[in-house]
Order: sequence, then C-alpha cells, then structure tokens
Amino acid sequence: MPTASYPSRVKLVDVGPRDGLQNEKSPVPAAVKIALVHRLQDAGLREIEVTSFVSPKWVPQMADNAEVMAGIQRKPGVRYSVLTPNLKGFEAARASRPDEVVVFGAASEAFSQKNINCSIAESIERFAPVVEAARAAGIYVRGAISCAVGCPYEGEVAPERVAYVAQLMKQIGVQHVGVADTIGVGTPLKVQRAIEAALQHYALDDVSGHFHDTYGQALANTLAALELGVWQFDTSVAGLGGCPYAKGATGNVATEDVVYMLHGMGIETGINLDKLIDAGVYISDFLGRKTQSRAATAILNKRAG
Ligand SMILES: CC(C)(COP(=O)([O-])OP(=O)([O-])OC[C@H]1O[C@@H](n2cnc3c(N)ncnc32)[C@H](O)[C@@H]1OP(=O)([O-])[O-])[C@@H](O)C(=O)NCCC(=O)NCCSC(=O)C[C@@](C)(O)CC(=O)[O-]
Repeated sequence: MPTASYPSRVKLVDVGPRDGLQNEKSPVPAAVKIALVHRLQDAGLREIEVTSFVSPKWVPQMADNAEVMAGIQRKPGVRYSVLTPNLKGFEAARASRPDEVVVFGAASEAFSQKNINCSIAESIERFAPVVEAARAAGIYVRGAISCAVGCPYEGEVAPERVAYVAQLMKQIGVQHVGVADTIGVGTPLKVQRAIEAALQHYALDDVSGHFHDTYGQALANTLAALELGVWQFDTSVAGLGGCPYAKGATGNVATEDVVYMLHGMGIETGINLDKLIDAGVYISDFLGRKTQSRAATAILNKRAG
C-alpha cells in the first residue's frame, strides 16, 4: 500500500477570536479579544480571523468589530481577516484595514436562509459587489462553503452542492474557498469527496478545510484533507466556538491538537505549541471553562507534574 505524501508545511488560520467567540452568551470585552489576538500572533500564527462585520442584531458578540480591529498591534507578516456578508459589512470592514475578507455561503439552501437570510443564488448576488470592491482595494477574498457535508436542517449534503457553490464563487472572483463542516458530522471519506468537489473549480493552493469537532472527527478529517494535498486549515484555539445558526455544533478542531499532530508528523507550522497553549489557557480562564484541546490538557497536566 503506498504511503500518503503529506505537505511539508501547513498554514493554520486561527478563527478563535471570530468563530470561537461569536456564540458566547456573555459579552467578551474587546480588550480580551485583542489580548487573545496578540497572544496568537506571539505564538506564531500568521493568519487570524479576528471578527465579523455582520448585523449586531443577529450576532451581538461581534458588535465591537471596529474596536477590536483598531486595538490590534499589528505584527509584520501576520494577516488579519474578517467576515463580510454584504457590501454594508464590507464598507464598515474596509475602514479597519483587513488583509482579507471572507464571504460566507452554504451548500445547503436551508442553512443559507437561516444564517444569512437569503438563498444561495441571492447570496452570490450580494457577494459579487463585495468581491469587486475588495479586489479593487487589493484585499484578498476568501469564500466559506458551510454545510459542505451535512446541514442541521437538510441532513446529508451531496458533494455536487459543494461543486455548485464553488463554481458560483469562482465565477464572481472569490480567490479561495474553505470547505466547512459546520456541524462536524463529516467523516474522512465524505470530507475528501467535498474537497474534491471544490477542487473541480479551485486549485489545490486555493482550497482550505474548516472542520468542527462535534462528533470527534475533526482531526481525522484534517488528516484526510492532508492526504489530498490540502495544506491550509481553519482551527480554533482551545477548540472554542460554534455557529449561532447551527444548534448543538461544537467548536472547530482545536489549533493545539492540529499543531501537535502536524509537528508529530514532521510538518512545519511556524507555531510554538507552548505559547499557543498559554493563549488557550488565557481565553479558557476568561470564559471560566476548561480548554477543549486534548493536547493542551495533556501537556498542562504534565506541566502540573
Ligand atoms: C447577513 C445579514 C446582515 C443579512 O440580514 P438581513 O436582515 O437580510 O439584511 P438587510 O440587508 O435586510 O438589513 C437588515 C438590517 O441589518 C442591517 N445590516 C445588514 N447588513 C449589515 C452588516 N453587514 N453589518 C451591520 N448591519 C447590517 C441593516 O442596516 C438593517 O438594519 P435596520 O435598518 O433594521 O436597523 C444577517 O443575516 C446577518 O448578520 N447574519 C449573521 C450571520 C453570521 O454572522 N453567522 C455566523 C458566521 S458564519 C459561520 O460561523 C460559518 C463559518 C464561516 O464559520 C464556516 C462554517 O463553519 O460553516
């Protein structure tokens, strides 16, 4: 049996400050979000998804988007991304000088309606002017394809739906797509089919994985994506998070767990695991709960002796 050949280097985008905190019921002060971003960049993260410019009525936790972006002491070489669902969000985001904006669509009609209040076709119409304005301003545009393997409202999602949305995103000039298992129901072969669907329209260098860990499959799914040559992943420090419109779904795969796995496989990330664990402890302590990262828990137990 041939051994899979894995990429030698992987880029992780920590989405903890955005995806991780968007669903928190109690307000997290902007100062804490800013401190978390600082800790992540000090740990070696080179891309951080900071916040979203969405309706504060829909996602109150992200209402401090501009304040958070303004408070970050930017580190050279680090890219800061934000979510922008429409032109209103983009115009507000633009003033805060993001390096990258994310338009977020879905492979499921029902999730599109629940999450962004429009159909898939309408979402593409809303994204098109965002993409045009962002690219004209030299801002990179990433697209997220939610519910790429399963939807909380429609159940299983066929890879053809992912290919369909990827094609629409490609047509309007989105530069990169993230294949997102929003509710963490995917298993390795299903995730590979979803990624292959995106690869029908995007090059390998322009596709990333975004796996929630609800069913404990996210690391296995990350490995399955690596086997296809995917080398970019969204992960969340301490495994924070969940989507307000995907009830019951847990956070993303913990950044610490992915870093531990990759380093163990001899794959470089540029991330200092100890500092990353400290960043996870910082935010978990603030939230008054234990980290969701198994690797961090094991290493913290060892540190405690
Ligand atoms: C997309 C909208 C805004 C459409 O919401 P809508 O109600 O259809 O928008 P609208 O254009 O009809 O406007 C209604 C009101 O919202 C305001 N509005 C309109 N746009 C904005 C904006 N950008 N920023 C601030 N305010 C905005 C607008 O000004 C107006 O205010 P009013 O006149 O009623 O006072 C809404 O549905 C929304 O905000 N949804 C939130 C979606 C969200 O943030 N979901 C979580 C992130 S996605 C995710 O987590 C998945 C991902 C990416 O991680 C990948 C994965 O795992 O799947």
